[in-house]
Amino acid sequence: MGKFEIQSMPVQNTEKNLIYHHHSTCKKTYIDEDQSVPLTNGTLKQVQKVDFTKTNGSCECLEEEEEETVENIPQGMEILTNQVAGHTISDTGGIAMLKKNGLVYKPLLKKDCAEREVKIYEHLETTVDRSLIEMRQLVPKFYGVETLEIKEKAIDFLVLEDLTRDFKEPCIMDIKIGRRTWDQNASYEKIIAEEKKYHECKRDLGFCIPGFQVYKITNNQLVKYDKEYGKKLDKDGARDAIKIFLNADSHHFCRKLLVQLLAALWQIQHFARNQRRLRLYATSILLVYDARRLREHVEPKKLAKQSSRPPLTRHRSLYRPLSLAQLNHGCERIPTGFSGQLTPDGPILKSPSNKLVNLDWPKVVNNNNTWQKSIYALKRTHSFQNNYDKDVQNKKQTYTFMLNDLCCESKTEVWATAKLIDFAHVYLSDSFDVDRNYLDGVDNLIRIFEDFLSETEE
Ligand SMILES: Nc1ncnc2c1ncn2[C@@H]1O[C@H](COP(=O)(O)OP(=O)(O)OP(=O)(O)O)[C@@H](O)[C@H]1O
Ligand SMILES: O=P(O)(O)O[C@@H]1[C@H](O)[C@H](O)[C@@H](OP(=O)(O)O)[C@H](OP(=O)(O)O)[C@H]1O
Repeated sequence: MGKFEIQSMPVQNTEKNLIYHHHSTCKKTYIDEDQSVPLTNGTLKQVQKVDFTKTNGSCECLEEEEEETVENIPQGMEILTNQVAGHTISDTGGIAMLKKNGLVYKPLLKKDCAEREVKIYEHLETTVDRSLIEMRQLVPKFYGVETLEIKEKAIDFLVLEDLTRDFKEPCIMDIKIGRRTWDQNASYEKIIAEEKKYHECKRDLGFCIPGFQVYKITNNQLVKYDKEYGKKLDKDGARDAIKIFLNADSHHFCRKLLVQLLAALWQIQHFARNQRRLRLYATSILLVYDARRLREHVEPKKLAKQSSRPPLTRHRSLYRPLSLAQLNHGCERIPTGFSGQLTPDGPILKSPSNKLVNLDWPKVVNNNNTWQKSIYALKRTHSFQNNYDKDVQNKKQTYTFMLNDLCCESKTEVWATAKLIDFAHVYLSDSFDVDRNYLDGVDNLIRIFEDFLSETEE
């Protein structure tokens, strides 16, 4: 199913060399840009051309040209081509996730799932429970349910804020949380089916990765990894997949990126440790960041040296229940409140009176010091003499991006975050216990990110 899954994914690719990865063949599927067709009008032209030389001939099941139509997409709407996981058009008989004006539209096709999910979003709006009020900040903004006419049928859609709406090159990873991904009303068949999927990853980490996409900063390629890829991952594989997602397979970890994602994940962890009202089965954390912004922070100069210091070792999460107000406070460029220093006792948060801390690694130049700046520029000119063309090329690219950003309405300072999505199997609980199934997965995910962050320590 994995390889066909790829074939049937909606593809609207404006990038060169879109690549799909799937693990049923354990090979890359390279798709020629010319073969993908714009799909905003609702017509899906399935990708058919595969370069078998690059896949070692392993994609034996890929089909010849085939067309599938997603009919009657309402005026002004587009298929959500950035969907990385979840039900696909082939699962739903042609009804896709859609987007319009910074909003995403998720079709509510299964009655029970739909009722539960809508109920959660509605409940969050009116709740007086402290931890659920906290949860409200951790989910996409909810814009109600809208009925659209698709294939002459009235279909209800959940309308949510598009978490990637401001991103030029959206990198998105769907992480499904929990060892147990079936709810108390699941049939025997459903339990068996769920238990078989993503088995090792769920068993060892308490989460799994049903899909992700990444814009590689090395070559601007969009690479997609589907659920069949995710199903083959064990705990080391999952860690490597996250590295790939962070563009850290080809570059050193970007501290700014990690800090932003961790700031959001720590808030989720705080919520998961405190909430007693919900049983969160099969929900996802959606990690998102803009590769365009990542590029600004991984300049070649800064990649030249890696810390020789061994990473900090520890056995539990570095998170301490510090006040979220503190975590959110501050006037630094990335408003996470993180000071930039990680110690075995936890992340150090800065007090509002502290000076601005540049989270870049290594710290090359103090921007306020003109003299130092000139020295830096001189050194740069000298040391980059042999790389002059590359340097100019990089500068050009930077300026193009800057221009793009200037033309964009608002350049938000936070270009990476994590949010909770997919509440189709969430129930209100009477037991008032911590949801260990959920918290364990969150803790393990955070531990991986904290390990990555400690690798960036000097
Ligand atoms: N608010 C959002 N902003 C941007 N993308 C989103 C948003 N919500 C969902 N998506 C995209 O759609 C995908 C599927 O979403 P979701 O998990 O809610 O669907 P689903 O069909 O219920 O999934 P599943 O089959 O796992 O139950 C996500 O992986 C993500 O790529
Ligand atoms: O990762 P996969 O292989 O896509 O597995 C699917 C995933 O677990 C979905 O969350 C689930 O939808 P629900 O949330 O609706 O249960 C779907 O069940 P389904 O096959 O019953 O639709 C599964 O097939």
